[in-house]
Order: sequence, then structure tokens, then C-alpha cells
Amino acid sequence: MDGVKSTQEVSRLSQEEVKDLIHQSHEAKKFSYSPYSKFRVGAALRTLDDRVFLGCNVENACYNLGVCAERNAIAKAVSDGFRQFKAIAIASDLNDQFISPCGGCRQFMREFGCDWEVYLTKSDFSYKKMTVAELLPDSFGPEDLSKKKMSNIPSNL
Ligand SMILES: O=c1ccn([C@H]2C[C@H](O)[C@@H](CO)O2)c(=O)[nH]1
Ligand SMILES: [Zn+2]
Repeated sequence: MDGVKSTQEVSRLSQEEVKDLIHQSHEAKKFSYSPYSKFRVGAALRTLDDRVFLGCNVENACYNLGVCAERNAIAKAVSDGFRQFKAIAIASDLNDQFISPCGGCRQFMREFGCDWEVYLTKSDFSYKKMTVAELLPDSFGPEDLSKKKMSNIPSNL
């Protein structure tokens, strides 16, 4: 096809890129500020144009203000003007199960599309690949706020 790649092809990572993203998520974990849970999490987010943003969980003495690693990585990218993502890798110290993102982070990922990759890892860097859609089926997203889809909208809105 004359070297022209479809969006689908362009957005997939090579094995080497997957390994690298996973490695970076484990590096990001080292900055985790988690004195309360002692549960370190790191995330590495790769944009469509191949930049990588890192995040870690940041807890707080006011417990409920803590922020997850995934959300921090996404917020960093969006704050720098990047909203299109290929993949995110998530790392914890769990060695017997893959880290599983919380519901809030799944929704946060979904805001920027359903069809991108999430690499859930173990401490030995092994991984399970999922998509945002698989992690959050039948999700609610920005498209659902379209007024065209609504009926009986009160006139005072
Ligand atoms: O996928 C996850 C799961 C948990 N945490 C954080 C939140 C909290 O700081 C600690 C324990 O839940 O781990 C994340 O950052 N990402
Ligand atoms: Zn979370």
C-alpha cells in the first residue's frame, strides 16, 4: 500500500516499544509517594506521536485526596497539549497478579477513546494486554453528551 499505514497500524506498538513502555512504568513507580498504603504504582503513557508521560500515585494525609498513577500520567499529557494516546503501561509491586486500574482511572482513560491499549503488569515485568473498551464496557463518554441524542430537554437549561 505504498507505505501508507492506516491509523490502526500506526497506533500499534512493536514488541520492543511495549517492553520499553513497561520498563518506564516500573521506573515511574520509584517516585511513588505512598506513605499510607505503601502500595507503589507507576504509569507510562505513550501518545500517538510517541512521546511518553510518566505518573506515579501521590497520596495525602487527607486520604481521599490521593491521586492514582494513571490519572497523573494522563493529566500531565493533557496539560502539555497531548490528547491522543496509543498505550499506557501500569506497574505495581504485585508479583502474583496484574495491577488492575480503579474504576475512576478506567473512566479517565475512556475520556480519550476506547480503542487504545492498556498493559497491566506484574513486578517481574510480565504483562496482560487489554483495551480501554475491555476494561470499561458499555461506557459513558463525551459523545454521549451530544444534545442530538436527548429528548425532552427542559427549556431552562
Ligand atoms: O491502578 C492503580 C491502583 C491503585 N493505585 C494507588 C491508589 C493508592 O495510592 C494506592 C492504593 O490503592 O495505589 C494506583 O495509583 N493505580
Ligand atoms: Zn485509579
